[in-house]
Amino acid sequence: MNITKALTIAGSDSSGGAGIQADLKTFQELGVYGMSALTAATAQNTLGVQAVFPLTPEAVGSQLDSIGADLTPDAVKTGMLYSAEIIAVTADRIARYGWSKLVIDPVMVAKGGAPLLKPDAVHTLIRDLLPLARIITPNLPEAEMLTGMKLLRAEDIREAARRIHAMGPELVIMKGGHASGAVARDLLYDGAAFTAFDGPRIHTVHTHGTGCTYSAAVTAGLASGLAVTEAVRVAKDFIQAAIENSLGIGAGHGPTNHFAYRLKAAKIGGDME
Ligand SMILES: Nc1ncnc2c1ncn2[C@@H]1O[C@H](COP(=O)(O)OP(=O)(O)O)[C@@H](O)[C@H]1O
Ligand SMILES: Cc1ncc(COP(=O)(O)OP(=O)(O)O)c(N)n1
Repeated sequence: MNITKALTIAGSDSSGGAGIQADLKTFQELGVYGMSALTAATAQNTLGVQAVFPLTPEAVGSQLDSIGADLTPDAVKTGMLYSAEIIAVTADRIARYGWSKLVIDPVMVAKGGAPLLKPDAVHTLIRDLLPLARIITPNLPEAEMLTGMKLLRAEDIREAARRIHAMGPELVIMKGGHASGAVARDLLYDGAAFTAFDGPRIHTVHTHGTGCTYSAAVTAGLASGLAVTEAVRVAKDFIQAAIENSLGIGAGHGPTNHFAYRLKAAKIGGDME
């Protein structure tokens, strides 16, 4: 049997909706064997982030060495990396082991406002990690941090995509969750053309972990050998189903529903009733 494997290098979310937990659930739902290297433990729930406990760079490097010595991931994603030192060791190992199908979710701030990346680490992220990326998936505030631009109009978003592309990633996906309007539009830029991926915007507070889940689904698609546009289409369908059928747990911003895509597919296939 040929097992497709994906690795996430990210923080733990104790509430299970974002971070490494969201990534592993998404990999599993899409039929991909999930592996993880932990960068930090967060004490977190649907009300916010109460504490962050970063691991040492040595602990992160050691986990990546264990995976590199034995298991070859078909694709890799990064999420919360927290510090310049963790970014540096992550970039070093990604280059050393030749993990070329790399999706970077440049996690900076949780939706509740808690910092998940130290401000002085943005420069290291741009210098060391972005040149290694196949795909980067910034949300609009992250794209503003990376470019120093204010993204007010559609043309600003396209210009930011061009500038982020010039930092090294082969492809940029500007996620539209933080915009307004009836359509949640994600814009893929390949250095020449833009492709829009649209879905109806759902009016809900239960969007905790949407970016992690979406980038994990893109990573699972790449690991499985899908073409980029097909991987992005699957990821958009996955996150749309996950938001539309959110679980409604917790008193604040609840998690999305990682089962929903599979259940929908099964229902379409006629197996559910
Ligand atoms: N309310 C919503 N309705 C539909 N899609 C959404 C909504 N919020 C986010 N998305 C989608 O979820 C994915 C993650 O986007 P976003 O929320 O911007 O990322 P992040 O969690 O990193 O801030 C994107 O595909 C985006 O279009
Ligand atoms: C441990 C951890 N990693 C990443 C995030 C951010 O998740 P994201 O999907 O970008 O969106 P929100 O959770 O902020 O809605 C996190 N919260 N925790």
